[in-house]
Amino acid sequence: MKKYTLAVDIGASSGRLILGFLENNALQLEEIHRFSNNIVKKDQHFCWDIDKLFSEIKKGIKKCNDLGIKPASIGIDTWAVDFVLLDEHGELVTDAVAYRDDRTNGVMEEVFQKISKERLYLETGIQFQKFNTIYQLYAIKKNNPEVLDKAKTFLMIPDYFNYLLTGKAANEYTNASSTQLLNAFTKKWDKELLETLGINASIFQEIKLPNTVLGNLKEELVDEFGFDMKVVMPATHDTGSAVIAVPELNDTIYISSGTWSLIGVENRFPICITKALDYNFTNEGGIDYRFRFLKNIMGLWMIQEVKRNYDNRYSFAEFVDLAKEANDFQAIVDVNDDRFLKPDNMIEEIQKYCAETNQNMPTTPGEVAKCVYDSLVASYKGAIDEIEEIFEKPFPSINIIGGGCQNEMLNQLIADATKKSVYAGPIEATAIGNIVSQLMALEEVKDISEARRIIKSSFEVKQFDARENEAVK
Ligand SMILES: Nc1ncnc2c1ncn2[C@@H]1O[C@H](COP(=O)(O)OP(=O)(O)OP(=O)(O)O)[C@@H](O)[C@H]1O
Ligand SMILES: C[C@H](O)[C@H](O)[C@@H](O)C(=O)CO
Ligand SMILES: [Mg+2]
Repeated sequence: MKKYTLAVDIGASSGRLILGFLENNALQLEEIHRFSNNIVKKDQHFCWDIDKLFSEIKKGIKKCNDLGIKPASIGIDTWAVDFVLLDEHGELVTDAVAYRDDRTNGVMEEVFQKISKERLYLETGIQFQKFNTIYQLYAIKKNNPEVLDKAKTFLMIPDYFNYLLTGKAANEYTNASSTQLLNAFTKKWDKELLETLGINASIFQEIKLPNTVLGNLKEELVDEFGFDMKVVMPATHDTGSAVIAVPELNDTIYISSGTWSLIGVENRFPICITKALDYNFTNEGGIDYRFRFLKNIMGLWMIQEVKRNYDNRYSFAEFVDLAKEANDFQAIVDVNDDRFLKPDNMIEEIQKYCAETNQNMPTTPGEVAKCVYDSLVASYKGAIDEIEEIFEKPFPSINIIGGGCQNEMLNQLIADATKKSVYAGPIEATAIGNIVSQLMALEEVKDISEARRIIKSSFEVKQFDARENEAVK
């Protein structure tokens, strides 16, 4: 009898519900539901449409029942750092404000007046992104203290969906680590840090490890769906689940390629040394208390915005073809410049940057796309050089996972620039990591080693090697 698990993977640009089951010791996937996700303006802030997202989750669950499939479990993962606050009645006291909102502008620097950047990194090991949860909460404390006064429960986005499904409030470890409020060594909420910031530690919930069964569905949802299932907490930070699904991790660098490009390695301990701080690497929590030593690179968000600026006239695949036709165009932007985090018009922002740096101006869709891809490659190469400097050794290969691994031009450019073997796949790595976490929680798969063996034998990986005489950027 097939035991189905249902992964809900919601990224910053799209969400999907994917059934996973073992058959002949291979992992099979069946996509049940896919939907778009995007930021909406609400009360002068950029927010996620959290009600729409939960309705899409319910729609996908009902599709399973329509197919005669009753999954044994469900697991939800999403992007990091963002959260909601609930009052004493379990009602929302905040919108799900998005990390790209400008409410945290300048807040990181204010926090450094309370605790030094060095001390904060030594304790948490988390990269300095101005939108980290710590700065979002500090902004609320500063601008809307009454909201924090009413708050009784802090839930990150996947935690909130789990609460809606089960009525249980808990914070999952991998996503909690992205807040920059979790101590990298105790793996607990850093109460001393919270006290320093004047944030009430009691709103934070018990930290649950990934592969934990949180509970079953609330009765009214069993009636609504027509069946019950266990609600498992996988690595609820999407990149935490994605890294579980990297087919080969020995001496390989991964790039989780989607809205963001998360480039890094899996490590057994946090690296909080000055060089890691200076290069702004992070030590996000992983499965089995491993660490995701990585850094955020602006990612394919840039081409998503370019696509939107062209009124979605071109598909992602067409942008790749157009970029190939613009092969002679050369201009590089610093993709990690804050100006690209949420510009009004990405194309114009790229053009302004090129003008300011006396470079060729991209004017056609192909030239803009080529500039984005070349600029991402340059940033990847820089990050890889930094990783090899910190680890004092070369990494011979790169494994690209996520939707971006379908961009074969980008894969080839990365191989050319780094002179390393590039392995592309699996595309739905996040959902796969989510599924194997559920299978481990259900004791269908013994441990992460067995999970990775199954993943490696179940999914195709394409190899790209450097072409001779290609310029190393
Ligand atoms: N056929 C394709 N050819 C080239 N690139 C593609 C193709 N399909 C998707 N992509 C790239 O994959 C990206 C989306 O990746 P993915 O679906 O992993 O992101 P996500 O899960 O929605 O977001 P997040 O990174 O927040 O998880 C798109 O922005 C696009 O650039
Ligand atoms: C906002 C975060 O940096 C982002 O979610 C990143 O952690 C990620 O995982 C993107 O999928
Ligand atoms: Mg994703």
